[in-house]
Amino acid sequence: MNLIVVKNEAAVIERLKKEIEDRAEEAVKTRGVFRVGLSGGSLVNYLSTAIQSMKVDLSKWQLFFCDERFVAENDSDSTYGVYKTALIPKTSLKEEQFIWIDLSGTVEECAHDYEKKILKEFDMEQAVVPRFDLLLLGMGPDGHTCSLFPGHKLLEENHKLIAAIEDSPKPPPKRVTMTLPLINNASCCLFAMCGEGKADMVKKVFVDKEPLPAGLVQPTNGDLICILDEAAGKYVKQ
Ligand SMILES: O=C1O[C@H](COP(=O)(O)O)[C@@H](O)[C@H](O)[C@H]1O
Repeated sequence: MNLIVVKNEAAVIERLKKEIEDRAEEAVKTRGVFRVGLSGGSLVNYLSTAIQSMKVDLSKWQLFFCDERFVAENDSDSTYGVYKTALIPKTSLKEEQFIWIDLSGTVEECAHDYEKKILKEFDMEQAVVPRFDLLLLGMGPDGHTCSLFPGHKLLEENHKLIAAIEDSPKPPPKRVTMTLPLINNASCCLFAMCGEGKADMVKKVFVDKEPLPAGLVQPTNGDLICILDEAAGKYVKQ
């Protein structure tokens, strides 16, 4: 694992930008498309800032969601809704490039439908696990990542790539999330975190290696990168 501590949030964003640029360039050069999974929370701001000065061909990007809350798009909790207002207008990205989650059925139906959409975009049959070029991840103060929460049975899911959760301890309770088999098949899983509020959990997960959800992100054949500012990384020995 590559644990990187930089001075402050601006430096985290700069480092994040460089990592994304390199991986996007490589993916586009080899496959003509860059497939990236987005998280909600603080990541939206980091990416929206970083993307504005990136030297990349955004038309070759396909953007997926690592998780989504089961709320209307105009609800402030909607991850797609937030990206639509905070990211799209600042870039040349088009809405069609986002593989958004159709929330019109039950949360179970939504998860199933999103899994089918992902397999279709990767041109894959069921039972084959797609390989994202990059998953941009955050971590909550309880060690959750995506919508995978400590002690939840979804951590043991080994069949579905996308699952529904109806009892998220963090509101809103209903969500759709990537599961560990899909996450851990990515070429790169990248956490970006800032602020002292993350420091204790960063220590537990990435230094002491407690088996909390974010610590179960261990790409089987890919890179794991964690970019922290000095406050979030205060217990990390460099
Ligand atoms: O609920 C969620 O929280 C995590 C962490 O968010 P942050 O604001 O602490 O960065 C986020 O990664 C996930 O996508 C989201 O649904």
